[in-house]
Amino acid sequence: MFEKSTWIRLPRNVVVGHGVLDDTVAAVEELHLAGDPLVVTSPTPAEVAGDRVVEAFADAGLDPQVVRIEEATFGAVEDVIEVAADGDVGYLVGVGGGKVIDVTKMAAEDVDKGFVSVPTAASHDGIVSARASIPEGDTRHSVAAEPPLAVVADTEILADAPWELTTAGCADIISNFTAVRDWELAHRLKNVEYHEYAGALSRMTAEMLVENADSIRPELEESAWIVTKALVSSGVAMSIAGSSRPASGAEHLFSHQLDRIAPNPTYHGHQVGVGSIMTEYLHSGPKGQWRDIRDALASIDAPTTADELGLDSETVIEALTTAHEIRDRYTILGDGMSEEAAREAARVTGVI
Ligand SMILES: NC(=O)C1=CN([C@@H]2O[C@H](COP(=O)(O)OP(=O)(O)OC[C@H]3O[C@@H](n4cnc5c(N)ncnc54)[C@H](O)[C@@H]3O)[C@@H](O)[C@H]2O)C=CC1
Ligand SMILES: O=C(CO)COP(=O)(O)O
Ligand SMILES: [Zn+2]
Repeated sequence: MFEKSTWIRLPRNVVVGHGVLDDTVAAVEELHLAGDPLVVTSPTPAEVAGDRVVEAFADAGLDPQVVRIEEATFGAVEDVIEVAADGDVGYLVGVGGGKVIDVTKMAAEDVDKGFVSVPTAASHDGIVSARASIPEGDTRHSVAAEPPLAVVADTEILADAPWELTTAGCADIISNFTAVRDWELAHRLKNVEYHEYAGALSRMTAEMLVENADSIRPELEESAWIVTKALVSSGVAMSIAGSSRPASGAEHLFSHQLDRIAPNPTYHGHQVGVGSIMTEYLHSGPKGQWRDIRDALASIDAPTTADELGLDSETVIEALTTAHEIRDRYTILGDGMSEEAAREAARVTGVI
């Protein structure tokens, strides 16, 4: 008897465009949610968008509450849950970067209330996904979280954000090439469940972004539009898969490890991009497609070397040789790289 079942949880309203922040209240009203909003934000995103969103809810006759967070930690999630559990709070609105959005969707899942995603940077593909990524001690959890009921992505605000945030979003998408390779490998070697549609969508999203690289330029609002569409598409791939597998492989483990050990970790997207150059080398060898990944990253101004990430060689080697320990996710790193092999991979690809 056929007994499989699956839930694919996707947003109902995805609103992308110039000035759409002003449509936030309308996008929420259309969902017929009861109660008042809880707006979760952080200092800079509050200035560029959060305060305006709070004001718009108040003008609409609602009584919005606000929680400001600084980091994506379980402590921050608890702080949001405490306020979100209030009976008057009907739904949560995350206004900010990837960390704010992850904390908000995790808190929303916990209190079983709706979540609305208002990104202020096109820097990561968690805008739409039903996953949250939270570090804890030596590990990093990729947990199921409340997917957004609505996404409001104002390209005017996204284009105005520092250019590095947009190139980080591009690199997060380019890393899908190696994430899908790792997923296929884990399927072949460990019988990990693989979803053809999610894998194909994730890869196609990266291909289309690379094809459009010429149109991704600073201060060009169209760039924010192209990148946001790719981030939405990649998030949908994660929702179809019910896991972050389509968008997170060994290159992400490398970045998560850098977040733990590097003296000054930098943007998530930039770190996974450099990781992707090296893990592509591990997949396809010195004559393989790692140059294509490097060139794609370079074409949109994303870092391709340890230097450009502000890292020394030894931190790169340590992250590469210990990345497999961060979570139970089978990738090309297998049960770990030797120091010599890590040095060779980083050297041949020009990362160090
Ligand atoms: N849940 C998921 O599926 C995914 C989660 N992530 C997570 O997202 C996080 C990375 O997201 P990021 O946005 O790179 O980090 P982030 O949330 O730390 O934001 C980076 C910086 O940009 C600032 N910022 C945001 N909007 C701005 C604006 N308009 N103007 C000026 N500054 C602005 C923030 O205040 C912050 O200082 C990581 O924790 C990563 O693990 C990343 C991809 C997918
Ligand atoms: O960053 C992600 C996809 O781009 C997902 O994060 P995890 O690696 O924590 O699942
Ligand atoms: Zn990512």
